[in-house]
Amino acid sequence: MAYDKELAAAIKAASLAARLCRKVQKALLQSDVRSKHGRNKSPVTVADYGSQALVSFVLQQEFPGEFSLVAEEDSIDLRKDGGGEIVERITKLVNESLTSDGSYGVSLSSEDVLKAIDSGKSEGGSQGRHWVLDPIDGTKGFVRGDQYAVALALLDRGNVVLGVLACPNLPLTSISVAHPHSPNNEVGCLFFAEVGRGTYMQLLDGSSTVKVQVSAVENPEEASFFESYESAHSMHDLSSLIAQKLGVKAAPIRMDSQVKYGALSRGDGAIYLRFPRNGYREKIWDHAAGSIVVTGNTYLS
Ligand SMILES: Nc1ncnc2c1ncn2[C@@H]1O[C@H](COP(=O)(O)O)[C@@H](OP(=O)(O)O)[C@H]1O
Ligand SMILES: [Mg+2]
Ligand SMILES: [Mg+2]
Ligand SMILES: [Mg+2]
Repeated sequence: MAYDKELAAAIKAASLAARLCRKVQKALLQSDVRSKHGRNKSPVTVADYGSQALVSFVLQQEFPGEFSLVAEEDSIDLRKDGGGEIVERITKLVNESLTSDGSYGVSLSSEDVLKAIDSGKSEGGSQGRHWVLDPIDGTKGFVRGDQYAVALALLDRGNVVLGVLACPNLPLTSISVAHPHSPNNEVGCLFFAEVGRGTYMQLLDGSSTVKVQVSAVENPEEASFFESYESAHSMHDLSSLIAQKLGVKAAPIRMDSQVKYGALSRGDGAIYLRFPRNGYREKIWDHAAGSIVVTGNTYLS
């Protein structure tokens, strides 16, 4: 189909990035967490930067010459005084990931890594093709040791045509309301969807691919719903009011990041409610990959 090469590259890039994130989350040090510049400070870690550098590098290797990437992070804070040590840590992480993969046979300098991060500055738009990346969606969840996703999508003439969601902490089997983090459940899933081809889930190592389906539940009384873990991102009181009016009986399942879209795509729940607070403007990287993962089966014959 039309985007096979792009899909394969996106899965490769997101899987590599997810491995880097896993490693960092395991060894998370408080000093790896920085506050972003600007008024609305949000956390950012070496893994957000490392993931963005890796995905950007892999995509540029696979598609030299025709590259546009709209991504969340930039190198402004890293280039400030005192950023050198953290850049070195990111560079080391990126090179370790590239070495473990073995495909490219290169070692990046710190400047290469900063440039790779900054190649995500495209404005996107409704013409041509643009990659859309959230290198770690749910950084607050990542720092807490909870859910997060590497979210990568491709826009073609303004439409999302493929999406990959790597979810390193999502259990392979359904998250139920009663056991959202069942300790015996193996974790680490990757969802992918290509327009016209449906949505699939596999393990992070690329094995055990299965087609997934959204929930068939139509009666709100039998439905459960997802919302942000963070009440600053979505008004919990409003969603519970709406859920109540819809007749939903189940308690909300609160999870960080686009992992919610992955869980929805395989029918773990039936509804996702999100009510950002006044004045917040949603970013395309927070929804592009997740949206096609959920709707991937919609137009199949
Ligand atoms: N005030 C706010 N309202 C809504 N979303 C917000 C927000 N502040 C941050 N976010 C976004 O919410 C994303 C996480 O989604 P969720 O709420 O589903 O866990 C964050 O992605 P990052 O973690 O990539 O920055 C961030 O972009
Ligand atoms: Mg962020
Ligand atoms: Mg995000
Ligand atoms: Mg992010």
